Amino acid sequence: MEILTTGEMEQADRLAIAAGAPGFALMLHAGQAVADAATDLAGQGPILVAAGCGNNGGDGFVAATELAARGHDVSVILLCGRDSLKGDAALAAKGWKGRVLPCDLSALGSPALIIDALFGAGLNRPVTGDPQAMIEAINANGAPVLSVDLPSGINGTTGAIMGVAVRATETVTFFRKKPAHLLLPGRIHCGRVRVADIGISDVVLDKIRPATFENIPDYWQGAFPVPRIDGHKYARGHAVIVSGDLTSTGAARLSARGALRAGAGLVSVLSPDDALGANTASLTAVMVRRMNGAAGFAEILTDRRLNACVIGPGAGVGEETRALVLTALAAKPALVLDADALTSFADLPARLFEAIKETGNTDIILTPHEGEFRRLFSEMSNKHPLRSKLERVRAAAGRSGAIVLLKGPDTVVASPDGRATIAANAPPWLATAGSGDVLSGMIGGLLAQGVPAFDAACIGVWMHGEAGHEAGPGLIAEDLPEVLPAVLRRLYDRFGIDY
Ligand SMILES: NC(=O)C1=CN([C@@H]2O[C@H](COP(=O)(O)OP(=O)(O)OC[C@H]3O[C@@H](n4cnc5c(N)ncnc54)[C@H](OP(=O)(O)O)[C@@H]3O)[C@@H](O)[C@H]2O)[C@@H](O)CC1
Ligand SMILES: [K+]
Repeated sequence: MEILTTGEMEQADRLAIAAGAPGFALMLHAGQAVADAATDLAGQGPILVAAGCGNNGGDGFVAATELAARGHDVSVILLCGRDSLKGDAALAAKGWKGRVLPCDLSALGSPALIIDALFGAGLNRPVTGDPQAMIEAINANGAPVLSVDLPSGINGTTGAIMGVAVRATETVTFFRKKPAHLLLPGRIHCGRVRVADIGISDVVLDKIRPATFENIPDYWQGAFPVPRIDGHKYARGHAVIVSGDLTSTGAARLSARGALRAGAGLVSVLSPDDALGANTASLTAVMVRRMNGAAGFAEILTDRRLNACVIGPGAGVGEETRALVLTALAAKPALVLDADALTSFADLPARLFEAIKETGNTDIILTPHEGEFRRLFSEMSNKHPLRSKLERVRAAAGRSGAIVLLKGPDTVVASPDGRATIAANAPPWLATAGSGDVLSGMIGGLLAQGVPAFDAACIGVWMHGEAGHEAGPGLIAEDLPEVLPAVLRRLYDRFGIDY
């Protein structure tokens, strides 16, 4: 599903109006959708609408009018004088025949539901003064809150809190989600998110050409790899995972198991001499192969059947790992660079990015967490602290020439071609030692099966989040590969694939 910035949403609005849908009709639909959600939340209790001075407030007036017509006890507080309302908002306020209470905090009372219609897409500066006091009072009131379009105080495009923001129980937005419904902290303030149809045709998307999508199976169904009945394990690729030395071999093994469970036909751990014993003693279906430094690695990679490679988990930071990365880049298998492979270039990012661009290989994925991202892309994180995660990751993909996957509760995957996805399905207990190692392996396993890098990254992130739910609280990284069959079975069912 497409995600629209507030600017793109305005464009959708203009295109719909140009195609014959009156602007006020859109507002009427929006207000009705809010009224429907409010009825579900408030039961028969009294409802308070806190309205702002723009069209978000206009939606609030339409909802108030509709709810009163349905027999609810409704009151409205308005941030400004009724006379100062303009356009559709003024029209919507005319339809409201009840009293409008002044912006007085004591007027909030003890309603069964507060409808937050203070600010939506038009929020353009930090919230201070009376609106700030109103938002704080709404949050302190204790009643459930239904936000119209966005929780007031949240920037729709970045998800940032502009000083202070409503904490909603539910948010009703229109036509498509905005980045703030998925990116933190916005998502936390939204509560449940409902997307309402307000009469804008999907045809407008042909003109807007959005490049951001929610990371859900519908988005990548076409790229999802399904083993063929007439296939064999060699047709499903051979992923290789580079192991660290004797002191750190577990990360590569976690990664390897993730690759195997994600469907790679064969998986090998490439092990330095000193770690051969540890690796062979604890692996069965995953093969182990001796690898002596970058020269040995280069020789192994001359076998083109080894078509996907993961470097980073437990690899160690320094010149040796840099050499392994540059060797893999030169050999051009599909490549995941994670953890220490990224940190090894923290002081020399340009060297990594140039090497990536020189290969012409488009199947390269960098999978940093926030700390690794900051080290590798210091110019993107530190000079623009107010840039959204989405914008930062897009800029990083453009700068590096690789797919960049920035992990977190709102993992963003971006491609140098501008496409990006945001995932919202990761449970908090997924943030645990070794979890990222399994993710890099799962993506390596998908790459081995020939899935294009951007899709492999998106599928890996989504399945990793689902595996987190499947394993549940108390999860440790070892659980993740073991619950992948259940996740895959549900996906097969969802896609209607026979098994
Ligand atoms: N697009 C669509 O398809 C549809 C859009 N719809 C609805 O319209 C909403 C967007 O409406 P909008 O553009 O009028 O902006 P909105 O959020 O009401 O805020 C603007 C007002 O807030 C003020 N203001 C801003 N920041 C402030 C601050 N920090 N502190 C104080 N004041 C501040 C600003 O004041 P000004 O900058 O003029 O001083 C202005 O008065 C959208 O979210 C959706 O609900 C639907 O009806 C259906 C179709
Ligand atoms: K709002």
